Amino acid sequence: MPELVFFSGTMDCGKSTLALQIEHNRSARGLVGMIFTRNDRAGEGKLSSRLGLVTDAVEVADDQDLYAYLVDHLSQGRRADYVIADEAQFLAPGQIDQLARVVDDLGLDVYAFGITTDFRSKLFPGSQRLVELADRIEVLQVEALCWCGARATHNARTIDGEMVVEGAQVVVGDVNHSAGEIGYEVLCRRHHRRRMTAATSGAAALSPDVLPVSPA
Ligand SMILES: Nc1ncnc2c1ncn2[C@@H]1O[C@H](COP(=O)(O)OP(=O)(O)O)[C@@H](O)[C@H]1O
Ligand SMILES: Cc1cn([C@H]2C[C@H](O)[C@@H](COP(=O)(O)O)O2)c(=O)[nH]c1=O
Repeated sequence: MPELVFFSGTMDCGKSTLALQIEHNRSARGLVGMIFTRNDRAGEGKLSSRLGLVTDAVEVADDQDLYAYLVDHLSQGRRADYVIADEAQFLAPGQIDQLARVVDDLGLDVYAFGITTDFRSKLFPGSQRLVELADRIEVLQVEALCWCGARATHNARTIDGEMVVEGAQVVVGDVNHSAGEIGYEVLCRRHHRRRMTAATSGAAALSPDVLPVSPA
């Protein structure tokens, strides 16, 4: 049975890398993927991983109908055996419904990759719809870590290392960024709630906020 799968996690946990691996393994067996993305850091029409891999992708526009796009593509005699949608948090809820229809009516697997919550720990509308509609939600195995050593579950937006809580929901950026730029840092819930980033905590080894890294 074809599926809509939502691979979710924090920023920097390997979602785009996994998307590229899925694409690589399927293309090695002669399958052809339709790859959608939106607002990738590498630029328009790109799906990129921090490991340095990048591939071309279809840049999704605001009001683009993804189901109609695939029907049109297939009706022209072109192939698509499965679909990858990276940065799926930036898709509109209606576009997630269209991806579900691709699974149900066209019989294609759809693999969507994205962060679930924004810098205020609120669901992105596209991610909310994925949670509502996905056949399966997969949390990535390689966990990103908070500065304290705990599993990172939240995305913080920072300016000069300080966590900010006001601003637009969508601001493209990275965990590696220059001074003065808007950046991001992944944190555990405890430190996201306390607005304690690596910089503001001083990442002090003896701080009571440093958790032991447990093997489990
Ligand atoms: N120099 C490196 N050596 C090994 N692994 C790295 C390196 N740089 C990044 N990574 C891995 O890549 C992951 C980020 O991958 P990426 O696919 O770009 O993440 P996401 O799409 O979830 O933001 C990091 O969590 C880390 O596991
Ligand atoms: C938390 C948060 C993130 N973003 C942006 C920042 C990046 O451009 C992407 C996430 O990309 P990644 O491949 O998962 O690292 O989302 C945003 O616009 N708003 C936010 O609140």
